This record gives sequence, structure tokens and C-alpha cells, in this order.
Amino acid sequence: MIVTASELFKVAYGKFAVGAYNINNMEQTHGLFRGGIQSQSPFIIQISKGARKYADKRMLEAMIRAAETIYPEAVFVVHLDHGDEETCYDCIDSGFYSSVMIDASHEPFEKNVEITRRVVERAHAKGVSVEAELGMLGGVEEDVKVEEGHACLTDPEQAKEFVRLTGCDSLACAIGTSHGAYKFKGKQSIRFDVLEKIQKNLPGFPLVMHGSSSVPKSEIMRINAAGGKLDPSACGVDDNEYLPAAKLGVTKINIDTDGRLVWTRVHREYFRDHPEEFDFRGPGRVFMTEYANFIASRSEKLGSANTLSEVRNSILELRKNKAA
Ligand SMILES: O=C(CO)COP(=O)(O)O
Ligand SMILES: O=C[C@H](O)COP(=O)(O)O
Ligand SMILES: [Zn+2]
Ligand SMILES: [Zn+2]
Repeated sequence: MIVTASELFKVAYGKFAVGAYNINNMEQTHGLFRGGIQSQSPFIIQISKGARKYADKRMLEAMIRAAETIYPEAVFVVHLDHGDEETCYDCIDSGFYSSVMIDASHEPFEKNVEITRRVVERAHAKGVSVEAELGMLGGVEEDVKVEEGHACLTDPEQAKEFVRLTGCDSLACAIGTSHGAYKFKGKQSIRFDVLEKIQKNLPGFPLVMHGSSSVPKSEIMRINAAGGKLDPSACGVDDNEYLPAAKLGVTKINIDTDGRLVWTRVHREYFRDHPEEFDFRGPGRVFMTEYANFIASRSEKLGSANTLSEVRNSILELRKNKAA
């Protein structure tokens, strides 16, 4: 069942967060759906501009529609990750996406408001949810690289004003995390002090945390032991901080890098251990199982495990009340 982010966040708010995972191919799609069901958790499928180009947007849509019939129990959002205005309109008009992110956070405040406002109008006319962004994460994001020192945390006062002016449904905040495998130096972690202030200014309003991969040391070590050359200083978010963030209003937690690490580890180890092999279905099968297990482990950390029937029933109830 495809649901909007707003529907899902109404059920999740303050209790748990929902994992948002980027998909680019068939193996990730199977793994994600299996992991969601295995852990009895809803999930958010994220499609980036890069993924739409890599796989072709029509291939991604067909694959997800197929997965919907293969795994009828799944409850999920189809979401555009880091969209520009044009891509948002393409997704809204497709009738397939139930949520889009307009990321105009690299623009000055007024321009960000203006662009987001336009997207919200077009999206809401079609019942599509809108995530917007204020503040700038460090690291690489789509084709934009934010240099160290240029990242800026979300201003809690501006956040309130931004939501009021734009009418967006959720807000991606920069609270210390960054995209990719090299997030923190030393002991730094999520800026809970900033998050608390944002929640105080926007009580009940769904917040989104990008750059939330945990980058397990064990994955980095296994990849390197199997021929990889990842910087051993790679470091991510402490996954024990997901649930405390959820209690402070974070309803969506974006995880992409960790899935790439699972893929890389599985394939490197597989070909190291089976040097005679050239059938890609061997590692593909292992990856689907490992990715499903990984997703299930995230559901546990996010607090979304075993919420599936409650989420489905609550959303069906919401829809019934809305129609009445
Ligand atoms: O925020 C993300 C996608 O929008 C992904 O973040 P990671 O790089 O931490 O997985
Ligand atoms: O924030 C970016 C996501 O990790 C998606 O990455 P991508 O643009 O390489 O598909
Ligand atoms: Zn951004
Ligand atoms: Zn992101």
C-alpha cells in the first residue's frame, strides 16, 4: 500500500522514526521490501535524481509497482530525494510519487521560501506530501559539494518562519550530520541541543534527518580485508541516537551509504571467496538477504519494528474519516 509521508508521520510522530532508503536497482528493491516485512515496519523508498538517470525513472516505477504486488503486505511511501523544482513537478504529475523533497536550501532564505511555496501548491493539489530543507549539511549531496566550514546548522527561529511561509509538510534540518561515509571527527554526534530548539518552535511538526547512516566500523574493515581501500577513519551516526531523535520529532531518517557498504562488502567477499565465479546471481542472492536483514535491524533501532498493522489500520481510518 502506497501512503503519503504526511499520513505516515501522523502515526509515527513522537513515537518512532521511519527509515528512508535510496534504491537504484532490483536487488535493493527486493531487499528493502523483504526487510520491511521481516521487521513488520513501514518504510520510505527514496529515489534520487541520480537513480532516475541511472536506472531510468520508468524502470524504477515499474519495479516498485511490481514489488507492490509481490509484497502486498508492505506499507511504504514513494519519495523523490533532493529534488529540484522541475523534477518535483515531473514526480507530482506522474501520479506515482506520494511525496517529494524540494531542496532549495542552497538558495538564500527568500528564494528557498519562494520555490518551496510553488512546489507545495502543485503537490498539495494532487495530494502529494512535500519535504523541504533549511540549513546545509556538509559533504556531497547530489551534484553539490558543501566544503567543510560552509555547512550551516538550521536556525530554529528561521525554521518556524520557513514552515509558516511555505506550508511544507516536513522539514529536513541540518543538525550536525552529513552525507556519505565520513561524517564526524572525534566525538561529535547529532546536535540534540539544536534539535530540541527546533521542536520547541515547531511542536508536532515532522522533522527529517538526512545523512544518518551509521557507517559500521565492521563493514569498513570487512570491505578493506576483501580488497577495498576505504579510509578507516570513516564514521557515521550512532544508531542508538535514532530513537532519541524520533522522540524529539524526527519522523524520517535517511540511510543510503550503509546500504552501499552492505553491497560492497557482499560483492567483494563473494568474489574473493569464489574467484572462479562469474554468475552475478550468486552475490545478488546474498545481497538481497543481507540487505533485508540490514533493513530489519534499522527498523529495530528506529522503533518502527512491529508497527506495520497499527500503521496500516490508522492510515485506513484516517482516510475513512477524511472521506466522510
Ligand atoms: O541523506 C541521505 C539521502 O538523502 C543519505 O545519507 P547517508 O549518506 O548518511 O546514507
Ligand atoms: O543524498 C544523496 C543520496 O545518498 C543519494 O545519492 P545519489 O545522488 O548518488 O543517488
Ligand atoms: Zn540540501
Ligand atoms: Zn540527503
